[in-house]
Amino acid sequence: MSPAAATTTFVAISIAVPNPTAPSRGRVRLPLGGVPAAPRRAVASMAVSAPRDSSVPKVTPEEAAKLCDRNFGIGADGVIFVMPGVNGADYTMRIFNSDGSEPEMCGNGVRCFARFIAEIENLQGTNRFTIHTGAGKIVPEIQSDGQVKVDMGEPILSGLDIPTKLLATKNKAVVQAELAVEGLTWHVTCVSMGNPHCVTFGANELKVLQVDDLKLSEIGPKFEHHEMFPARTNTEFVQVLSRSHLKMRVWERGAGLTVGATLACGTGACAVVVAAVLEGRAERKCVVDLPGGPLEIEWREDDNHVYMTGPAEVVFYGSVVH
Ligand SMILES: N[C@H](CCC[C@H](N)C(=O)O)C(=O)O
Repeated sequence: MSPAAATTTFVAISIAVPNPTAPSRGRVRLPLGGVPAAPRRAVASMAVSAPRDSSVPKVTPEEAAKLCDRNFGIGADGVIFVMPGVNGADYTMRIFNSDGSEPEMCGNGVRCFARFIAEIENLQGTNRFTIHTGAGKIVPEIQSDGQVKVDMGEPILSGLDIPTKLLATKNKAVVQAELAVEGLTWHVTCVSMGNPHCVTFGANELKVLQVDDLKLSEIGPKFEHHEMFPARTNTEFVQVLSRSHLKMRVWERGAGLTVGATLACGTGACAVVVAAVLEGRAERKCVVDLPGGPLEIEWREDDNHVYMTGPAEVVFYGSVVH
């Protein structure tokens, strides 16, 4: 390692992983040059970087993409940066997707962020943090049972702010609009949780989705890069199991082409419940099943905020030479 090389400590934290194994303790050193990766246990994971004194990310988007590589890196859906707070917040969060793009927000990631702060920073007793993000102030709180509950703020429904070029269909929102993809006319409801989401429960020619039958790697990119989404989009495909139980799969913006379909998407699960309520398919409080595990989502009527509750487990500690 050249004397000028820097070392950044990373912690891989996994989300929505049932029965996580005990974290690998000890330090793993991964030159970014692409050597066989360290043993990984995370299934759907976010690497979280330190130290917290830097007001800019510690690695470039290109280096973050290498870190996300499941063969020659740590293996993650994204890299999250813990930085000093601004605008009165305790901390600032930034994230790079596995393709190096920078989204406004990450729901699963903010649970990992809270776990990182609570455990690595050893903040005894502090379990609620205000975090400045591209989606505004987000507030995670670690519950007594270890689950992380996050106030994800208000959903954004105006097409211009999502953004989408699809026209409003219901009270200035884009609800069950028609979108032609791969020869089918899909019905889509668009929601932003700071980042754009296109939620569909089916198409004219596919009234009830069986989400496990979908070939996401084929259809996902067609939605992600559709001309109706100038900033691309995350896309959620949803099955209604009951009025309080939904099942979804997601093709994530900025992740699909590098890691394939991710196993969980926190902002996506929030967008799904908002869309289901707008379409009259579900109550405001639902369990959302994702391949990586369930999340509890509530879109509260009194403050119009969406609340997400789910797990976040530390799976290993490491440092990266770059
Ligand atoms: N791919 C997303 C960012 C990560 C969101 C997802 N991992 C979550 O848990 O919310 C985007 O580009 O908007």
